[in-house]
Amino acid sequence: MGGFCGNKNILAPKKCSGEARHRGLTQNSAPGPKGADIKEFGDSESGPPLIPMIHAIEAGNKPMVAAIEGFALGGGLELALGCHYRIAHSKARLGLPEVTLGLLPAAGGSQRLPRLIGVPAALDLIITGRHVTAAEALQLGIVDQVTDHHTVDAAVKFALSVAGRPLDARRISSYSCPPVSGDLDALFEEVMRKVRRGARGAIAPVACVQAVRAAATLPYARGMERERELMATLFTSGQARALQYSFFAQRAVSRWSTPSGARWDASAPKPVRKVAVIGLGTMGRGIAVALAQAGFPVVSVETQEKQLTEAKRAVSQMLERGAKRRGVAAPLDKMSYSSNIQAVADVDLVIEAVFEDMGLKKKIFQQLSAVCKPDALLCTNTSSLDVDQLASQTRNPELVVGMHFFAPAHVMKLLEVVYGPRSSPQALATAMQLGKKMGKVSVAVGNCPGFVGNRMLKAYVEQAFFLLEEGATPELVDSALEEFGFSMGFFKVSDLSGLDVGWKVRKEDGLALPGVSTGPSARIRQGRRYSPLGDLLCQRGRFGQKTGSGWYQYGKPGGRVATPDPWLHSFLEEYRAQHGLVPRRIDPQEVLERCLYALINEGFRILEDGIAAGPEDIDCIYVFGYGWPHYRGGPMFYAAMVGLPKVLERLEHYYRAHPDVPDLQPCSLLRRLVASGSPPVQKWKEAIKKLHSQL
Ligand SMILES: CC/C=C\C=C\CC(=O)SCCNC(=O)CCNC(=O)[C@H](O)C(C)(C)COP(=O)(O)OP(=O)(O)OC[C@H]1O[C@@H](n2cnc3c(N)ncnc32)[C@H](O)[C@@H]1OP(=O)(O)O
Repeated sequence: MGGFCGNKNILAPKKCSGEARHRGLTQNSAPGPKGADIKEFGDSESGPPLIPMIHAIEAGNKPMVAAIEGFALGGGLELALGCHYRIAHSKARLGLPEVTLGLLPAAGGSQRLPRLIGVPAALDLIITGRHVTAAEALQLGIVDQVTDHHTVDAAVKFALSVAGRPLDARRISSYSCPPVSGDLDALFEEVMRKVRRGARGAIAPVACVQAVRAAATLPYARGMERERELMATLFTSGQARALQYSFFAQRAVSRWSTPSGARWDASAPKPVRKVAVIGLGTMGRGIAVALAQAGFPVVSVETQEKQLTEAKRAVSQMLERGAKRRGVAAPLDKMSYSSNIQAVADVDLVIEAVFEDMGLKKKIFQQLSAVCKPDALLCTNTSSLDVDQLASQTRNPELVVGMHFFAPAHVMKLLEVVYGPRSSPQALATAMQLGKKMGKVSVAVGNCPGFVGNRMLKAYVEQAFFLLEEGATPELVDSALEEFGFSMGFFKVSDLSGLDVGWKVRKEDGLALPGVSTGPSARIRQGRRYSPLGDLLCQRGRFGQKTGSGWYQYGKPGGRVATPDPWLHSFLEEYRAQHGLVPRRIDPQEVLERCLYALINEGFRILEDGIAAGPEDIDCIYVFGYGWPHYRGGPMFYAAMVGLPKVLERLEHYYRAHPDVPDLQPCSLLRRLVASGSPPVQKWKEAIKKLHSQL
């Protein structure tokens, strides 16, 4: 963004520099077009004061015209709002995304935008942080003109044309907010209720509403004071640090590397023009929709005619709904269907999404290897099965990778791209790029049971079961996790996805055994403590919401409202008595520490094994795939915030109390990081490399 005044003096766009800490609100550096340099938010160095500069621009006697090209985000837009006029190129994007970084627009943005475009529209932009196109900005009244030509030339021309006109009516800080239809207090109460519900503990959206309320109810100068006070609380909270870490973590994971030395910048992806999806169950449908929405022609293969007919209808509906939401045409023409696997002969990449059955998947990979072009990439959407075994069924195992989508696949942002020892760097690069084009946060992970996300989850789930055995209820465990920021606790999620899913896996793994026995060995499987509670519920037909009961009761099959179940409480009491378990009072802190530290400990093992390249990879997986609260950065960031010595100490404590639970035994990488002075999370990758080289 550049600014021009009527006498052609240029207000040069400044390179981002300087501090953006709270006290920097009156001492901020000038932001670049993408807003403030997020990396500098923690620095102590100070730069040119932004707020006084914006005030000086606005108070000036010469018309100041902002020429907006590319992005005008955050401080960039706030600067433009200080100008008397704004002209945007038609391809420009504008927004106040501070909330996504745990902040609010604190260089007057929360005070000027509502005065300019009205409270409801400003609330929408400030609370969501969404970017708008130049056309929408014009419609909202944020910009005065949109041009398809050279924006700077247009701004100069415009400035000359308005030179000499009075500017009082162009100074936004002197405006009152346009009146709202209806009661202002009622509007803010309603918005605040919605925001608190959706924010689930995030403080920035709430502060954004409070700041806009100040704009609507206070004179400008007092509104600015309120903006500054609110920003001070945000800046000193850990949430802003977590969200800013997450911003860079998302970008870091796209620069993938593998232990064998393959790297993103040395591996060119293959062109992908057409894709096939095999299997049109829930996952296959979502994947096909996400591909078509990303503009890829997709051939979907489903051998069961009835399923195929149903899937065609469902996929079309999903595409139409999505298109309506986004205001675009439904990409129905991208989809074709077949019941014959021969239909994939001309595609560049296949995503197999049939049932989690190794025998079936192996057969399909043999068929694909025979039918597809020799250089076609063959991907499996398995969530747990061994990608190498599938690769070994094909002519070109180097062209096989896992693409683990999360349900619903057209909605969830996460994609784990699983490489095996034989996957070529090019295959990995191609799947990573495809994921990016589908709008996913794609994370490259090594092949091991459960990959990264589900491998860590196992340790967390196990603790949740053990806590029930020791005296907790599903309600106690869930409320501790929900209080932490998860949208649903483990037991509610389990009821939603179906208890039978995990039961099937445990049966295949030889863990869930028929019949119940008592005595000390009843709860030991494969040499370690095991809780059969989930299996016992399944044996009674309690699969969760779909059967009307699971860890909670739902009134009827398909019911959605979880209520505590007295039957379950008596069942737990009987179970404990049968197994000689004396229930004790468990507090929410223990629930969090046991569930989360066990999961984090497994995260350290994953880093130690080189299955994930760095803590950022694990954190993105948990934030974008497993509902970890975004404002807590992810499990590894959280561990660093809690302090590695404390995590280690608590794990040691719980392992002493439960020596039959290996997941609670602190991992050697955690010990070594603590011994090396607990470096900040951004330095772990380096530290791990160094520790590995010392072995
Ligand atoms: C001095 C304080 C005064 C006022 C305070 C104002 C508050 C703010 O301004 S807060 C910042 C508001 N701005 C943003 O939130 C924008 C963040 N950036 C983005 O959303 C995107 O980068 C994008 C602008 C939409 C462009 O997206 P894309 O084209 O996909 O590029 P990226 O890969 O995201 O980015 C390229 C490269 O730039 C780095 N980067 C982008 N924005 C910033 C930023 N604001 N600060 C620091 N670095 C930024 C990004 O990390 C990438 O770098 P890599 O090294 O390649 O990772």
